[in-house]
Amino acid sequence: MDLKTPVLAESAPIKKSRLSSMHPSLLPYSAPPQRTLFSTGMLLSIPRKKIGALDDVRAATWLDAMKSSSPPPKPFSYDANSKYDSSDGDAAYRAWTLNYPSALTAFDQITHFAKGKRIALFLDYDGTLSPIVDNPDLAFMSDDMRSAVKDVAKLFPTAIISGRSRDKVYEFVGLTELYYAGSHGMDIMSPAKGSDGKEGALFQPASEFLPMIEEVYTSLVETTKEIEGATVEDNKIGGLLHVVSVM
Ligand SMILES: O=P(O)(O)OC[C@H]1O[C@H](O[C@H]2O[C@H](CO)[C@@H](O)[C@H](O)[C@H]2O)[C@H](O)[C@@H](O)[C@@H]1O
Repeated sequence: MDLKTPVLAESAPIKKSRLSSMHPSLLPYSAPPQRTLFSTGMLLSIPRKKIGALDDVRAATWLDAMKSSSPPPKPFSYDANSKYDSSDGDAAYRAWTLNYPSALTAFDQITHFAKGKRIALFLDYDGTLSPIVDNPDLAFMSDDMRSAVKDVAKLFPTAIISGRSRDKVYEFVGLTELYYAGSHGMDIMSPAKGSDGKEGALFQPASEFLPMIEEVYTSLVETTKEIEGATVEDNKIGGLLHVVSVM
């Protein structure tokens, strides 16, 4: 695959009832029995080096940092008669918001902390810049929102981070002056340089895994064809991560 080709995302829905019969290589990660991340057979063996790379990620406090800066899962009860008590989740969420207040309720506090600091703005796309809609292909942002993002990007470096493919987010937003991080940060592009709109610099930390991803993806497409109602869009890294995490 050409590294200039965007690394693509989107999830492929898979019926849970079908999961038990899926190839082990497509099931959620668990400690590898031997020296492989995925089991042998249909797909491929991953040498110890790759497992080491994942261990490095865990050991390097990235995951802890990401977890601590993300809101705690908030339990929801959909059943009015349920005995489930969500107060623990509410308390955890309230405690978390003390460290990570909403800009809407703590604007003065945030401007105070921001004094003398360089500021960058990181935005989500779905549900933040666009409304949540049933069809992900129709999650358009409004012209007003586009104009607001354009204005703020004149003041601060501004990035959009998404689980979607970088291409898809760019297609929706269309502003060349932003950073775009698609596929959960695996495919990052800096703002286009110059007035010709030439593509900005790319940072694709997973590029060394592309041959392996390509191979797994091909198998994924084949497997998904057998699953009722499932579709695989033109995606690679994000699609793979989504399917693994959905299961
Ligand atoms: O990483 P994010 O930018 O937060 O992306 C999360 C997912 O966003 C999209 O799905 C969500 O928005 C859709 C359109 O409104 C909605 O139909 C879906 O229910 C939401 O989950 C996108 O389609 C996913 O690939 C992203 O993972």
